[in-house]
Amino acid sequence: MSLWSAPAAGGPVDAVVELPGSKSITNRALVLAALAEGRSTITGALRSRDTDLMIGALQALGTRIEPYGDGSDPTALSVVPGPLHGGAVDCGLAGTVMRFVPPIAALAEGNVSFDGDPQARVRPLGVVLDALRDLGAQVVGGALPFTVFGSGSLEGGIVEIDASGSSQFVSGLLLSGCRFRHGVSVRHRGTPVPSMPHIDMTIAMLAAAGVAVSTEHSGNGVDTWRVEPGPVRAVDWMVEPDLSNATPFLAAAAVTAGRVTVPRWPRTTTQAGNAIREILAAMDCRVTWADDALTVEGPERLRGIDVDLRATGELTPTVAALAALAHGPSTLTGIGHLRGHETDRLAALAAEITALGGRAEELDDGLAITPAPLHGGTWHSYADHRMATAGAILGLRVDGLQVEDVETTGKTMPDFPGMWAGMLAGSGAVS
Ligand SMILES: O=C(O)C1=C[C@@H](OP(=O)(O)O)[C@@H](O)[C@H](O)C1
Ligand SMILES: C=C(OP(=O)(O)O)C(=O)O
Repeated sequence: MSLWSAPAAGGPVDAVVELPGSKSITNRALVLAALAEGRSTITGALRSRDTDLMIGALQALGTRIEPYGDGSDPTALSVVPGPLHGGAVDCGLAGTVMRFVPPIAALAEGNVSFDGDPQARVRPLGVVLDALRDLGAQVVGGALPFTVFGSGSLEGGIVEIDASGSSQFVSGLLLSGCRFRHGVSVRHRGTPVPSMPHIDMTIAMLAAAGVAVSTEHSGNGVDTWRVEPGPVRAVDWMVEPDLSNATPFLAAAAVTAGRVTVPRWPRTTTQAGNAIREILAAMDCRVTWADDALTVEGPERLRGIDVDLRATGELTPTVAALAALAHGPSTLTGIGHLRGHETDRLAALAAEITALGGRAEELDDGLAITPAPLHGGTWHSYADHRMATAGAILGLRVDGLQVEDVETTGKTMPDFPGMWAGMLAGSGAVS
């Protein structure tokens, strides 16, 4: 396994960092384009492992996806839907592929087999497959690998699920729901659904494609989303920069009393990563938004934070790294579902911070982190892109930290080590 010497910041980081497109927006745009009435285009698409897996999955089912324009820009895509047929889908470790594509497979004519990375086989998926069975699909298996025996159409209707394990269970059913014969009503019963902004993103993108979703939140643990049957409009999608992937770079400013600017930060967005603004401000960073760019300036002493990350769990590895370098303890809660992410992120963060001499304790639904002097060592990534970027943040302040398998960042970023080096160039970094 490769080891990457995480560069230490010799002084305050001062940089402008351009981020590639959002994974969540790109993969929703691809799905909606594959289900649409005609050709869509996607501009600013993320090209990374997760999005290339989505492209591969949709191509395997009959969608034509190719470069748009003169072909020189891999982030400009043309998507032409075709009749959906059987095929083989590699999900890799992508939650969006394993949860969003099975409902499409149920609409295909033919058998669609799914598999993925070894770690993907233990990610929660049964809820989606059971829901599809309840809606009339024939599915064999309860986790990866499994097969959907598509018959060309799906009855749809009302389905009750427990989506407390992942918002993607809901998003996946809603994205394809209008193509089911009776549409779909997804009723969640259980503890609160995590990552609600991601469901808002699904609803907003469906609306942009002419598909209305009505919602009902009863307040007693029951939420219902309804999509009527009907067509998906073709759209020219413009993808925002990935705000969750921006967070390690903004954290670099926070932990070095530096300054990092991210251009093209949207004024309004459904991306969960937007929450980093409030989190960093609460940790005493100066956060300003001007001329479409977000700038974070780090304080001399970063303040610890007590924060509920249920809606924005994706940010946990970044926030945990910040907390380990702060002054004063932090508690991160509402994130029990992170045990089903790329790895068990609560266990992984607690183990790795502790191994460097820090104090991090797993809670039922989160982490308690008390800053302590950290020493160098190997930071294990567990095939988790956000574990690797959390290690890079710590490495800015901890000499001799080596991140194992930094290549895993390719899940959602094409060249994280290059971008990190670019940020540090001119900031006195030493590796
Ligand atoms: O729909 C999406 O694009 C995502 C939803 C969230 O999943 P969970 O609800 O499983 O946390 C998020 O963490 C993931 O990175 C992307
Ligand atoms: C949880 C994540 O990914 P996935 O889409 O694979 O669930 C993530 O990117 O933090």
